[in-house]
Amino acid sequence: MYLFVDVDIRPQLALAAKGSRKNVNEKAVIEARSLSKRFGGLLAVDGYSLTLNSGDLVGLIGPNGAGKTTAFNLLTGVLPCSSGTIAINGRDMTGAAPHEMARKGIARTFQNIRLFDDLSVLENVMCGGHERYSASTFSTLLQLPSFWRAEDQLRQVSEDILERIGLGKFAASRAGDLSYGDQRRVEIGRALAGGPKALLLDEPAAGLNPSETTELVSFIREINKEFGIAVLVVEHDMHLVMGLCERVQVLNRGQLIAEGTPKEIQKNDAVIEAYLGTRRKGKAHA
Ligand SMILES: Nc1ncnc2c1ncn2[C@@H]1O[C@H](COP(=O)(O)OP(=O)(O)OP(=O)(O)O)[C@@H](O)[C@H]1O
Repeated sequence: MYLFVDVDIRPQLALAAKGSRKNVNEKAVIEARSLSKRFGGLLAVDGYSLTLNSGDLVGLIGPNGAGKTTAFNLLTGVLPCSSGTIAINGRDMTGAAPHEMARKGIARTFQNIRLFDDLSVLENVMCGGHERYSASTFSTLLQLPSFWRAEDQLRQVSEDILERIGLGKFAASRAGDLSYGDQRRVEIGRALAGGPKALLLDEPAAGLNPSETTELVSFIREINKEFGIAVLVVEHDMHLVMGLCERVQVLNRGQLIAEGTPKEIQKNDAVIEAYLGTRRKGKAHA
């Protein structure tokens, strides 16, 4: 009988126990254990685990098709896992939807920048904080004082974020008029407005030129240190990850083949083999 149960509904069943603190690491912002994802006959992610503590700066790399995006989507609730568990701050969130993960403090950015081009930079950042600074539906509909108080608070927080990320001068500018690099910062600023505990960045350097990429590296490092937010970066650009992250995970064919400091990863045989095939000469690159 059990054999006929679709593998993807088990996390939904596990939701019944959502909120339970049994057997979970309460220190970790994200504690993912043995996550797997099956697409038909393909095991795209096979037993992936991650412990992301407050203040961590972790990179997830791997060759094409290794399962990075799938793992990222499992962590953010975009895809349900076929097996495994995910806890956020000690609470079991296995099977939770993206908005529930966001409510628990998991913010993400997308490979393709998704800003509202015709809104101002400030309005875009404010969009990220509406869940956090919102009045009741009743107050909002009637535009009661509590609605305006929440709106003012959100505006102040968003202005403060823009100052702290060096974009204060663009607050009133149309978002679509900014350079690609600055738009990427606005996107991260918008994620910060939700007051996240962890920020998951999906290929943040995609589409950036080398100087924008260099600036982005310093920017992510500042966000991590200044806001004390745990950061996970999924990235094709291995040089970016090696220069930015304190800890690096490497996926290959869905499996975690290595985890360690950039130095350890660079000389790891399994990693070199995964990137270069059987040849072990030269430098690994994404
Ligand atoms: N929705 C899907 N349905 C079927 N197969 C999928 C689906 N999404 C991903 N895959 C497959 O799962 C495997 C892992 O894909 P994934 O996109 O996670 O890898 P990746 O490491 O992010 O790759 P890349 O670096 O090329 O973006 C690939 O073989 C891919 O074809």
